[in-house]
Amino acid sequence: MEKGMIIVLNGVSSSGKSTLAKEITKLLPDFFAFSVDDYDLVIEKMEDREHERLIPIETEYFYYKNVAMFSDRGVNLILDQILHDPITLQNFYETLKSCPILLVGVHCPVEELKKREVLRGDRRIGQAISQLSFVHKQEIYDIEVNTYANSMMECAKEIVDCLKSDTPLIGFEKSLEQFESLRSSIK
Ligand SMILES: Nc1ncnc2c1ncn2[C@@H]1O[C@H](COP(=O)(O)OP(=O)(O)OP(=O)(O)O)[C@@H](O)[C@H]1O
Repeated sequence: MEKGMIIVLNGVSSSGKSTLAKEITKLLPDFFAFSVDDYDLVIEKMEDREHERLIPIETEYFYYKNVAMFSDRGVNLILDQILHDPITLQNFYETLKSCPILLVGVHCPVEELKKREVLRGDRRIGQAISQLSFVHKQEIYDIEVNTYANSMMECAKEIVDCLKSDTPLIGFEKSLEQFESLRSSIK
């Protein structure tokens, strides 16, 4: 069976990933949006966070295993997530190594991130800016979009055009090589 394609939207909080994922499904109805935030709601229900009764394994570990399971059965996904620390990166690369991936960088200017954060009211103020110190620093993308300069539909079209073009998808492989060489230089 052919593996399902995975479109990975990587960007800081409020950059517009969830909104963009929904927009892409309008153009690609055989793709399903699978957000790490939604997956974390399942984990949250299992835990008792108030009393710190927690599953002692990071959520992303289980999330990427689930993603690989969908892809193995031919289901196409759009991931809305943040590659925000070395452990997440390790889980991401190790688990999805054998899946077809389109790696997308989702960008938004700092001033707009600040505005969106205030308007939505459900994120810590300053969260997006603090994530910028790590996010996008080590990835090599197949395509990058700007959700401020362009409308969501324009961004979605750019991504779909890239997916449908003959250009080989090398973002994940190149990013993985970079990640591994960084890791071996630290050891
Ligand atoms: N192009 C846009 N212009 C203005 N506001 C936008 C735009 N895209 C998204 N927003 C708003 O910004 C907020 C964050 O959008 P969204 O949830 O898509 O971001 P996200 O990157 O998935 O964030 P998080 O990682 O925190 O879940 C929402 O309130 C959304 O309505």
